[in-house]
Amino acid sequence: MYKIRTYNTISVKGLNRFSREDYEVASELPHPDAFLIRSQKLHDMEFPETLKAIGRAGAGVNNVPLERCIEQGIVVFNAPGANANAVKELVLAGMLLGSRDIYAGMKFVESLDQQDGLDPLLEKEKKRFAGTELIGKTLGVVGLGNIGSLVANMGLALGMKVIGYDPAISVEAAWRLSSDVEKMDNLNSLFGRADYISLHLPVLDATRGLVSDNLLSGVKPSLVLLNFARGEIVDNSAIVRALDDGRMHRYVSDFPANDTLRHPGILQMPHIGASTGEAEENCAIMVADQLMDFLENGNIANSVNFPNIALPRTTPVRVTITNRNVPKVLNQITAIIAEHDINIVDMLNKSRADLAYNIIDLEACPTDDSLDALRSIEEVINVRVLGSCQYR
Ligand SMILES: NC(=O)c1ccc[n+]([C@@H]2O[C@H](COP(=O)([O-])OP(=O)(O)OC[C@H]3O[C@@H](n4cnc5c(N)ncnc54)[C@H](O)[C@@H]3O)[C@@H](O)[C@H]2O)c1
Ligand SMILES: O=C(O)CC[C@@H](O)C(=O)O
Repeated sequence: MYKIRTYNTISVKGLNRFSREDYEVASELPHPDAFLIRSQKLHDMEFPETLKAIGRAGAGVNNVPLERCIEQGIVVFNAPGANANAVKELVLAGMLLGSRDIYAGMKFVESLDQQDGLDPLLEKEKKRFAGTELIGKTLGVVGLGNIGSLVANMGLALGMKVIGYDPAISVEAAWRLSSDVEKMDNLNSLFGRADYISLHLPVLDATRGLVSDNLLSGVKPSLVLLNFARGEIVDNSAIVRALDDGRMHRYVSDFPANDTLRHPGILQMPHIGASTGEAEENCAIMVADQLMDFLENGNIANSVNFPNIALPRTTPVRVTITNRNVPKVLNQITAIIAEHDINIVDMLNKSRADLAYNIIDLEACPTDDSLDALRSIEEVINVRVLGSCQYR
């Protein structure tokens, strides 16, 4: 029986992927094989020794200590693209909220009491809530991955001029992106040209505080900056200074913080970019399927720290081995298996940065001695036996 410990609210459709015969799934569960999480922060948590994988039902993995997971051989999965449409649609709402004074207008209407002269009052006051249109304006998109490419294409569909910046765009994302999106190789020029800027990059050491006084020094006074990526990417004090000095128009953010609350130029939402039934289902289903294929078959898809790898099952007995990616470990592994007279039917080895991962199908169950020998190789981080001999 595999044990999945859940954190946060995970869509039932995803949870139902785990069969009741083979999986125990609950929020309070000792000795879990895997965690299934959303925004739960794991940096300060000590991991149980049984933990083999973490499934993040979403895109951002800044809540997971990736380096520690690499050291401990824990595979971290996410759900690339599964919530991208939900975020794209909220960006559209953010762009409209940033350019028309919809929110203030609605608050004004809500403040009114029943009265005889309602119509003339509305007609008199409505000029306070006038705005501008999106068509013809320039949209800058920073980060052209799953979400950014959808936002950029949406901008074109709205009749906007779209400019984009992504120094590490993937081949798939480049294919998704319309050729009408102008590629910029300089973030300062993008910030100088855009009327709307939407951020869709991960928070990394290199992107923390990226939107700073420096970037905001040359922006248009009409700028609406949208942040549905992460709060840490933006220096809030620089935003407040730019708004207070009239150097930009609005900041629309999915990441409220104490220093942005109640500012008239800041429109904020409680991190609801991915909060649609569809996105929650897509993310939970994708990650549940990935976790099951890993736990049952050792295959890895959409990991952010391990190589992606899949080998069709050729025998009922499969061993997976994670090791540090240095020369000669594979030789030692195959030599030990041969010394114990076990035939290898098929195997696959892949590496990613400092890690290597092996899937080995055997003709017979490995003996305790052979497993001890494999585990004693200095660079081996973990060894799992899958299939009919899960005795260790
Ligand atoms: N508000 C929400 O609820 C919500 C939902 C989903 C994702 N997000 C956030 O949005 C981010 C992007 O999500 P995604 O699904 O598009 O991820 P993604 O991995 O598909 O795309 C991220 C893109 O950013 C690019 N990038 C990396 N560093 C960059 C830099 N310095 N400048 C410009 N581009 C850079 C990458 O090359 C990649 O193409 C996530 O990391 C997450 O933090 C928020
Ligand atoms: O799980 C959520 O609600 C937020 C997810 C979002 O921030 C992400 O990075 O995918």
